[in-house]
Amino acid sequence: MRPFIAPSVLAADFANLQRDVEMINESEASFIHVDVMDGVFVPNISMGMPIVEAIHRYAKKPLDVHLMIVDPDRYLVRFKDCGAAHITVHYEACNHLHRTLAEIKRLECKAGVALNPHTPVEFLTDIIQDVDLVCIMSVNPGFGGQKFIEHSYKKIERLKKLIVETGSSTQIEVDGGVSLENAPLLLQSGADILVAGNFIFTSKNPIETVNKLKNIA
Ligand SMILES: O=C(CO)[C@H](O)[C@H](O)COP(=O)(O)O
Repeated sequence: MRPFIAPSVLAADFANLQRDVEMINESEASFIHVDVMDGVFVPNISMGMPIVEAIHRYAKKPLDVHLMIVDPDRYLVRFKDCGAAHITVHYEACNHLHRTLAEIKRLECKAGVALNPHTPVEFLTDIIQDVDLVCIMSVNPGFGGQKFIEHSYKKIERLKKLIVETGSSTQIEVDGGVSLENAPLLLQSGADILVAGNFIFTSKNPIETVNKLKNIA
């Protein structure tokens, strides 16, 4: 199966965001990945609702919104209203993950859970059937352009096993340091969705780079 590609606009040119969103529209990308950082959960501040809403205005692909924020429950409705199709919260940021996922689904969004590199996939054992997508962070969240953590392959394999064993339809997303070099092994390990920021936006021809990732198999 060909992977779903989700270019991360964190690496886009924010002064030319419309141009970069339209570039993604023209590519074979499936989603537009939007990283929201609050400066508390992660040591960086990226963008908030007005930018997400502006991206949505030009996007022809569903928005895959990754909330790197504490207490995400406070903002789920707001991000839905800004155009999110997927809302991913961090396992480490939720006190009542089951309730948070139910609320995301009530809003008719796909419900995602992201795991920091130190969080074992086994922590999702009792909730995996309620999760539409698990985002394996293959870098420490907060910044684009970091080095891929090699241990991520093993985590993806263990997560895939958990999904198969429980008969869940959960998709596996990988986020951080993804490139044409590690994509084949990521797919072989069980990944369904590849998020890539710098690898796409710093390439000479971003549309071609998205399409190469898409057709890697
Ligand atoms: O979630 C993120 C950072 O927290 C970014 O989506 C991720 O790092 C992608 O950027 P790059 O491909 O440049 O590593």
